[in-house]
Amino acid sequence: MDQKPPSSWPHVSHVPESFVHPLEKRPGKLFFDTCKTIPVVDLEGYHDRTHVVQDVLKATKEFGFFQVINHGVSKKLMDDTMAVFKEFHAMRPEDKASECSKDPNRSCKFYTSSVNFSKEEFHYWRDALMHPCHSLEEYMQFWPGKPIRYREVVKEYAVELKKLGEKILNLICEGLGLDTGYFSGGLSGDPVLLVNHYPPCPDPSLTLGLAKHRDPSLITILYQEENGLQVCKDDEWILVEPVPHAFVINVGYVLQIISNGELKGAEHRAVTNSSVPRTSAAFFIYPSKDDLIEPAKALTNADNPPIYGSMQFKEFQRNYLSYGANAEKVQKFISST
Ligand SMILES: O=C(O)CCC(=O)C(=O)O
Ligand SMILES: [Fe+2]
Repeated sequence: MDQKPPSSWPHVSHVPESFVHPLEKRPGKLFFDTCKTIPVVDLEGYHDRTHVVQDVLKATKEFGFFQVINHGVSKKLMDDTMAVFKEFHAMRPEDKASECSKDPNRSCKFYTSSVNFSKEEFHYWRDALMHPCHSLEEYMQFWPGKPIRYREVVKEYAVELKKLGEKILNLICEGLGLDTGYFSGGLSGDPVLLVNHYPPCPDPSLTLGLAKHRDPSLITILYQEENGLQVCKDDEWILVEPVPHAFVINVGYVLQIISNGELKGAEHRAVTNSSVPRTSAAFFIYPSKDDLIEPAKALTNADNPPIYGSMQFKEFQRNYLSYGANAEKVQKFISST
C-alpha cells in the first residue's frame, strides 16, 4: 500500500494500485440519460412565499437534495471564489500542504483522499482543503495565504453563504412548522468549508473521488461547475447536473435528527472523469460543538414520539468520524442514543 499520494496528479498516466477500488465498490455506470435529476427551486420565482416553502419541502422530502437559483449570492462572487479555489488546487502539493499547516489544532488542513490516508484500505481520487469559517477572527489567520486573494474572497463568500443557509433553513422551518429562526444561533453556528479537487483520472471506472456518504451537517450548500456528483434515489444513482451559478442543497444527519426523520439525508458520491479537473466547494452548516441536537419538541408528540435521542454535536461528530461512510452504523448510533 502506497503511504504517499501521487505527488503530481496532472502527470499520472495510470491509476496506481492503491487507488483501484475492489470490484464491488467501483462506480459502475458513469453516464446516464439526464432525464432523471434533482429539482431546481427558484427562490425568487413566486410572489407567494408559501409556494417556495412547498417546493423546498417537497424536494427535501423526495430527494434530500435540490438546487437553488436566484439565491441572492452574486455571480461575480461565485466566479471569484471558484477561481481562487482552482488557483489554490493548481499549486504544487507541497505548497498546498504548507499553506494549510499553520493551525496548531489542525482544523485547517489539506489532504489527499481522506484525513486517514495512511490507514485506508484503498484511496480516493481527490485532494481536499478544509477549514472552519466561524469565527472569522479566530480562523482566517490559518486559511491559506496563497493565492494572495484567498482570504479576502473566501471571507466574503463565507459571509454570504451563511446568510443563504439561514434563508434556506427558515424556508425549511416554515415547511416543518418550526418557529422562524429555530436553526439560527448555535444550531448553525460553526460552518466549515471543504474544497474538493478531483484531478482528471486515466480510468474513472476503477476508482471514486468520494465514497458514498450522507453529510454530518444540518444542510450542505455545494457549488460545482462540472459533472461528478451523483445522488442515490430509489437504489439508483442519478446525476446532479450542474446548473450555472446554482447551489446544490442537501439535508444532513443533523436536520434528519431535528426533524425526527421527516427529512432525510440522501447518500451521494463523487465520480471522476478523464478529461477535466473538477472542483467542488461544500459549505457545511454545522452546530456549535456543545450544542444539543435532538428531535424538535414541536415536531413530536405521543402519536409521533422521538425516534432519535439527544446528544451534543461533538459526540455525534466523534461517532460519525469513527463510522466513516458506514450508513448503517451511523443510523444505529443516532437511533440508539
Ligand atoms: O464533489 C462533490 O460534488 C461532492 C462533495 C461532497 O459530497 C462532500 O464534500 O461532502
Ligand atoms: Fe457530501
